[in-house]
Amino acid sequence: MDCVAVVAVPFPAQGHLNQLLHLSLHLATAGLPVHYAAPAEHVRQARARVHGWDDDALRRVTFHELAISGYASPPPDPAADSPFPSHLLPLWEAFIADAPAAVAALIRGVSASHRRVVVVYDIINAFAAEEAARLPNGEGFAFHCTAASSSVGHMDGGAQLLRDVHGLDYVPFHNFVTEELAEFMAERARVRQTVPSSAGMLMNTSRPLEGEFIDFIAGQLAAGGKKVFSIGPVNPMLDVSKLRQGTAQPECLDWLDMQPAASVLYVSFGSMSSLRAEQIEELAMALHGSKQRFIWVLRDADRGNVFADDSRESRHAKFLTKFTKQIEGMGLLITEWAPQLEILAHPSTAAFMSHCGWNSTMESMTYGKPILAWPMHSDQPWDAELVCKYLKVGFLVRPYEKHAEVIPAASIEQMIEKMMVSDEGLVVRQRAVELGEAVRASVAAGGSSQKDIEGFHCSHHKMN
Ligand SMILES: O=c1ccn([C@@H]2O[C@H](COP(=O)(O)OP(=O)(O)O[C@H]3O[C@H](CO)[C@@H](O)[C@H](O)[C@H]3O)[C@@H](O)[C@H]2O)c(=O)[nH]1
Repeated sequence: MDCVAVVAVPFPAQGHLNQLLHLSLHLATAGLPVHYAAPAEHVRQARARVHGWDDDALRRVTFHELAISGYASPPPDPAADSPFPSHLLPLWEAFIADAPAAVAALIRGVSASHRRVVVVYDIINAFAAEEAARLPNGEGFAFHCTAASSSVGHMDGGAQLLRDVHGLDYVPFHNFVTEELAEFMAERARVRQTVPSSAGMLMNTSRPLEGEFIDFIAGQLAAGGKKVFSIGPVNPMLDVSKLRQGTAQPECLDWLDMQPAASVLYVSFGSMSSLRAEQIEELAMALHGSKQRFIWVLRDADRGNVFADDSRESRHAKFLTKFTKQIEGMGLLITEWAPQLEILAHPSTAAFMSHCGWNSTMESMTYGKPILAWPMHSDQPWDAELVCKYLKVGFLVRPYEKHAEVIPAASIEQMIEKMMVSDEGLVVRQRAVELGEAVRASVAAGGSSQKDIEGFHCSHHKMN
């Protein structure tokens, strides 16, 4: 009988699938048997889009396809009143209804052939903690996919720490999603059960970014006998000079190779946001007008099933042709999935205009790139606050409160210039470089995140 096995149960959305896949790959390459379980199309999506790992690492993880009912997978509506991607709810409803039985069967099987089973589940998936708690030889760890500080605000004394001690503008997450989503989280996903049912929490954050907030959460959870491990960034540490040696690389990386050091602005809004047509026009004018080099990833939010047949021409196709002609080598417009990790790790990249999803934020901090923050929904307004006001490695392009307005090209251009050419921008860029060094050191030998991942590992080996 094998000793300890890990079962990872992500939530089906790119920003969540991605983090638990990175963690699974770290644990599997360290020698643990790791199982990763998601609906079939989400297993395929996570594998197809992962960056920074080779096929050999992927072969070490055992993938399981969870059977869930069919669900509607409509395209997003960029003109909707709320910027929250409500078109994903049919998938999430189907997942939360059907995944519990499929996960229960999987972990019972793993439990029968191992001394212990550790279920690491997305913090939204309270059901996985409950299933793990039913095993005679298992336990569940909640995986916290967002900033530690994003959870501090709703803990006892947390809002005071953020507001009174640090002068940060803490507004609960519910203000930045739809009522429908808030109800889904509370009633069907039952996220309030997630920590009480767990043995503790793993957080994708790092002490140089959020040390005091990590301590705050650890203190609160210790009172209930729960352990906290802060193990981020889970994204791999890339050395672009050694990547893809001798192999073909995407065109945008060839282009980056030809640009001067720290001269390119990278622009992307993650996998769950869509810009209105008028906003796309203004952003294009700003990028063109700023005379700065740039890579802009122009995509709409994912559908529930990213492989669903979509025979309609992308609404960005015509724009791609027109704009590419206009910019004549000063920039690149990408409408496909872009190799974001490699772009951020590249020495030609200077800064990131981002919606501040937590993956993008951590990836940018990892590689010492400051952020022009343009939060769209969910935890992103908080991440923008953390980056701009607490860490002081970014400027706010537009506060969430203005989400219904089209931000004119002139205001965007002003912010681009502030970051790319002003003295104030230089200070922020330098601070981001230093923070990046500290973040990378936290996952190197002897670093705080490295010690926590070893602590997590050892706490289970001792149970044999
Ligand atoms: O062309 C692309 C577009 C995105 N990415 C990657 O996709 C991920 C996107 O994740 P994130 O930046 O967190 O944005 P979202 O996709 O919007 O993530 C959702 O999930 C996050 C984690 O819970 C939350 O913080 C966000 O608010 C929520 O919208 C990142 O790893 C990017 O590197 C690419 O590699 N290429």
